[in-house]
Amino acid sequence: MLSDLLDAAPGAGYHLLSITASLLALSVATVVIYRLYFSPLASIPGPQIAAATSLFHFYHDVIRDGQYIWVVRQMHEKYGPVVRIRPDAIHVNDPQAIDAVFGTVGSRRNKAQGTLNGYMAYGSVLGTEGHDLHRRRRAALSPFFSKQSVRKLEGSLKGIMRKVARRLRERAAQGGIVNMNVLYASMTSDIVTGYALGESWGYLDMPDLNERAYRVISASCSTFHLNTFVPVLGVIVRRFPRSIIMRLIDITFFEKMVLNVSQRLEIIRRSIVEQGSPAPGSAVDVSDNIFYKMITSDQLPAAEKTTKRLIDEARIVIAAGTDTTAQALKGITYELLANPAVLAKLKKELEHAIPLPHEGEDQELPSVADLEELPYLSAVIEEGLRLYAGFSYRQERVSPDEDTVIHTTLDGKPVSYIIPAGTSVSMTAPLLHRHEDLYGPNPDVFDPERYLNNKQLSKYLITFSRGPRQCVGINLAYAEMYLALSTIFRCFDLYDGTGTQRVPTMELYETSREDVAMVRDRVAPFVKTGSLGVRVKLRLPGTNSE
Ligand code: HEM
Repeated sequence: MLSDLLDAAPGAGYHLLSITASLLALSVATVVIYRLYFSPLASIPGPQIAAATSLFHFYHDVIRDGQYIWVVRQMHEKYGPVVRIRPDAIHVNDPQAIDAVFGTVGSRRNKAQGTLNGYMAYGSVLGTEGHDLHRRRRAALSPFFSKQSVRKLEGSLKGIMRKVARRLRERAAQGGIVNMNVLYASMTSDIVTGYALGESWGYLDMPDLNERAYRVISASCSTFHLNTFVPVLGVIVRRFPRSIIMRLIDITFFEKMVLNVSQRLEIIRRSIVEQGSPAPGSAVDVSDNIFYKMITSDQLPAAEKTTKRLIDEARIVIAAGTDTTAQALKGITYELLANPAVLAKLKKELEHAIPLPHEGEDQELPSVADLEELPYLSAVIEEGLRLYAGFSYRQERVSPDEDTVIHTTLDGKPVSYIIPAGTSVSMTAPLLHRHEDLYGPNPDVFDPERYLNNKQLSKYLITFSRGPRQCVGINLAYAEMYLALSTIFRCFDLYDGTGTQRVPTMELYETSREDVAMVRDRVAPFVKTGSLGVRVKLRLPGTNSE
């Protein structure tokens, strides 16, 4: 039909094309005009390009690889604490607005679809869009991470800490170098896999601490932004035959992760059917882990216990519980070794609180509750969580029923913004945590005294987010940090260059601030390309030679 028409009227093809192009241009212009002048968000300040099209965000996060965070920072400098960063999204950078954005007890908060596409784990509590389903899923998961549950884990956490100390001493005996990024990721991975699946992946036992897994996890973050815009790509890749995927990328780690998770879930299920008898292949008590308890829990309906959903849940618990805590620990380790006065003060406190082990004995750590009473260690951890928040992407929340009202100040005058229900409103930890109202003119300086001098400061941290979608693993993360830092820094002194110290020592090895300073956001903060991580050189007394 169309070809008949085109044959009958020479030049009609050109006309048709130009009509189509004009219609397209008209509809784009209509959408842009609506967004700029008639949208309910039209009165929120911000650059017109960001209000007109999401391509602006796409360009800075996908093409320029995780740079939108810095563009958003510039928008705040120019337009104030509340800015429109996309046609459909608002960003807030005012510590006084934390509760308004994230909600408090009883508030309802959904998540924005784009972010969920980035996670690619719609069955997990982290990847759940709607408030009500999220509440149900979270209610089944959160008891395992309560303070009480984490306290019960302390025995096995301390066991892992002893292993960390042993690994460091072994390397020290060889005058060796340790990549602390890798060490901490192995530690957190062993903890979370052991707890979630009843069988630790045992990275700390591997000679190289499974450094490759760490590199693959980091590399996997690079698809986050593209997924938020084009989720279908991730879905297609997931459906490729395994043989093709294996040829395309180094997927071994994820293979292992998903396979291991699904095999463990199968073992757990089988043991439940066999009413508690140990399933073949399970070396440990299969009932002593989160997923056994979730499958047998009456909190969740059968539809929520399918292997597919539980794989998503396990994948997120493991991923969220690994790199995040490791990021904070490696940042703190760098700062302590780069700031001898801070380390000296911390060591003084630790030496007072923790007796030295006798020759050949492992160090006996106090309980986490006792460590939490140490003011300087606590301040070091808070300051580390401020500067090295492991989740660097915007924390987007959507209030489904009520408008979000932000009371703030602009050019010294009070001003309020009413953001309609259903809009994505977000805050970003690396930006909020450097707000000069709270942290003064030098917010990048690591200074634990901030928290000693101002006890209120902790309430402005959003490292673990806030409100109903706050991190479920916060108590575990704190316990890991208290135990790891006291294990390592009670034992090791800063190397003073004399070769005469009578205790094990560590010093930064070919590591500078560039190895911890965030330059891009890929949902986790990334440092300059080519960085080899925070590396330390370890020595034992008597082996202090170069
Ligand atoms: C320093 C360490 C950690 C940091 C900085 C951190 C940060 C966060 C943040 C910011 C969120 C909200 C993400 C969003 O807005 O979409 C979150 C959620 C979550 N985190 Fe963590 N996390 C840490 C440790 C852990 C640990 C140890 C676990 C578990 C073993 C964990 C499990 C989760 C889960 C399951 C969620 C989803 C909660 C929900 O949606 O209800 N995290 N975390």
